[in-house]
Amino acid sequence: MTRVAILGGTGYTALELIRILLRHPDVQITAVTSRSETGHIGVVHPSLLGRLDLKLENLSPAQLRDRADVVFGCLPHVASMEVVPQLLDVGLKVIDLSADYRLNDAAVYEQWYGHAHTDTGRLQSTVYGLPELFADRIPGQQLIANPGCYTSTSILALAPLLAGRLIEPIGIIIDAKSGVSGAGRTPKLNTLFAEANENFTAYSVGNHRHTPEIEQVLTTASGQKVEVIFTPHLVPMDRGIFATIYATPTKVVDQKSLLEQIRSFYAGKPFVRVTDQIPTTKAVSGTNYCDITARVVRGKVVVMAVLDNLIKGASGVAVQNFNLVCGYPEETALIC
Ligand SMILES: NC(=O)C1=CN([C@@H]2O[C@H](COP(=O)(O)OP(=O)(O)OC[C@H]3O[C@@H](n4cnc5c(N)ncnc54)[C@H](OP(=O)(O)O)[C@@H]3O)[C@@H](O)[C@H]2O)C=CC1
Ligand SMILES: CC(=O)N[C@@H](CCC(=O)OP(=O)(O)O)C(=O)O
Repeated sequence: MTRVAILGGTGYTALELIRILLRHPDVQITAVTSRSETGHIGVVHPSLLGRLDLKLENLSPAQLRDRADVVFGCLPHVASMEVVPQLLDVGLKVIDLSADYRLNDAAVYEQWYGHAHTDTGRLQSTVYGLPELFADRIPGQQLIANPGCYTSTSILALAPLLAGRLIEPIGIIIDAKSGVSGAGRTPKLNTLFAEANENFTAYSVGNHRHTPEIEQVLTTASGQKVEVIFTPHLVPMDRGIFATIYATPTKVVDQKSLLEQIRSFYAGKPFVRVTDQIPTTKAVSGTNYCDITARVVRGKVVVMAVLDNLIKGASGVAVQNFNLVCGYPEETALIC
């Protein structure tokens, strides 16, 4: 049995993690932290009533070490890198859901996040936790950088075609849309009901912080410099991401050869489904699946991918990483 603590327990990703981990036969959730709440977890998250008998607590790294073996960090970026080094120093394993350890260059982090990184020594060595690409590097790691939600959608869609040299690595256009839970539970102006409901808009055009993350991982995975234009949109749905991606083929391709390449790339990977039909966010809602398809339109390649931002885009892949780190079967607790 592995004892697990969750930081940022009042948030959305923490709630989804708890739901998944309650199904895990080898996990005991021993602590859930919060700075703002001290009540029973079932008061903050009523869906957990009768399912987890814990109070939210504000615990120090030493207290967490006494209670847990592995910590899931569900904190915002910047806040995360303030606590992760202390957790590692006391010997805990950490799956960090924030963006703080995903980029391997401190200058790039500062440029896109507007904040100097305070734990630069770990950036080069931390493994990026996208198991479909890096499963062999994850087992036994002490710290895993869990990927972003738009990034997983985009990377999973593009990696097979770049690996097969079927598309040009420069000038890829990623048009992505996210449900509102992607912005977290912490209140913000653009996620108020009257702002988000019946509304649809792009944001962070040309400067969204997932741009360097997508480029870094695809460049590493494909061995060629990748450049993307990434434009996110907020859609009035609770959850789900749909990415429509446009790329220039390197040679004449058809739909059949694109789908064959994506299918063979993900052979044996349990959480990527390559579909003939156009994917939908509803088909993956509440699941750890990423569904992908591709088309050729007027000589361009169009790839479409969907996932649930809170599951495959955050807490589901975090449990996939946890399973690999701890030596449990990768799918444990994730098929439902
Ligand atoms: N939502 C999503 O779809 C995805 C989120 N992520 C990432 O996962 C992490 C958690 O996201 P999510 O659960 O959505 O966020 P939420 O806003 O829902 O929850 C974050 C929690 O962190 C705590 N917190 C907030 N600020 C601080 C701070 N300065 N110091 C310490 N604790 C703080 C809060 O709890 P309290 O006030 O009780 O302490 C809050 O409930 C973020 O880094 C996010 O970017 C990654 C992929 C997808
Ligand atoms: C809809 C929405 O606001 N989405 C978030 C991305 C969520 C995510 O993956 O954030 P991290 O990279 O911090 O983990 C955003 O655009 O900032």
